[in-house]
Amino acid sequence: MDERAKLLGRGAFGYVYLCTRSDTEEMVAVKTILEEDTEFAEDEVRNLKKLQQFDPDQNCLVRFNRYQEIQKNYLLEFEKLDMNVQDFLEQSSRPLHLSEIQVITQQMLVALKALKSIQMVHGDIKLDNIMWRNQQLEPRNIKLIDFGVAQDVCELRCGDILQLLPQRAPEVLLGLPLSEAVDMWALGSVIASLYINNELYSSTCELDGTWKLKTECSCPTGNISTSSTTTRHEDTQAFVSLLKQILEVDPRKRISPSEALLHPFLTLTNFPSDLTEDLSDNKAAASIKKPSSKHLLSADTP
Ligand SMILES: Nc1ncnc2c1ncn2[C@@H]1O[C@H](COP(=O)(O)OP(=O)(O)OP(=O)(O)O)[C@@H](O)[C@H]1O
Repeated sequence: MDERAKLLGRGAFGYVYLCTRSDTEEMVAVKTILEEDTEFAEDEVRNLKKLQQFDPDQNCLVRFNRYQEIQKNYLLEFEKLDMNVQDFLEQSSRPLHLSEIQVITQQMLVALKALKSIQMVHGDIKLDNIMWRNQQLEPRNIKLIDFGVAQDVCELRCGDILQLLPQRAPEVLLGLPLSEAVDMWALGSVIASLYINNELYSSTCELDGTWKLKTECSCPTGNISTSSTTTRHEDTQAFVSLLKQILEVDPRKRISPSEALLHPFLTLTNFPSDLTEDLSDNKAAASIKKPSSKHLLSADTP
């Protein structure tokens, strides 16, 4: 690989570089995983090979081309994507519209449906792992990346620790049996945070945070609001209705990706909230690094 290759991103396990294939001249993203993390690289390759049975574009999954092992260092080649949602929020300094959240939700449900069909758990659904292929030109084309900690459901054991704390499902926290439903919880946490533009909680107590997440999203009227004076439109109500079914504490009752794809929120074409939302007023709430509890709760939250 060219030593001057541009760095596209970095994570706990690897650096991702922009490279040009010598045979096709195609720009690709190459994730390098060094020797000390060989085990993770092997797991990721194993998972990515399983996913090659899917059409990556139809299933909202990053396209994995091939890999190379050089003295226990791994190079994994992917289609080049554009920007992850976390970086977009930081760079654009504006909250996402509900219509944009709808697209992300829909695309990620398609990806989770594919994973569920082969009993695979992603285990690390978060804003950094959701990427646009081309944010400007193809805002509706979104892909799930990073299968480094993905596992088959049958490999999961009670007490396994998966997911970062803000996205961690209650059954993980409680050491209960685990299933693909943990990814649905994580997606719920992600889209809720996009809506309120905050981490849902900043508690250091795991269960306290999960309790807050649940209560904030399950108040009887579904009154998550960005402002106490905001009129709640049908689109907001539909969003909250779906969110409540995703953030169902009991994983056996939690909505599945296929069921969620049929939810009315995903068929909406009009978004009055997008038009009436005063985004400039919301800018204060847009700082995703500075949670503000006033944007989490409505007055009638229990
Ligand atoms: N195909 C791609 N095209 C462009 N950029 C990418 C691509 N894949 C990953 N990236 C960038 O690199 C970052 C890290 O990638 P990835 O999540 O695969 O690494 P990781 O080491 O497994 O990360 P983590 O710390 O989340 O486990 C991503 O958040 C993204 O910004």
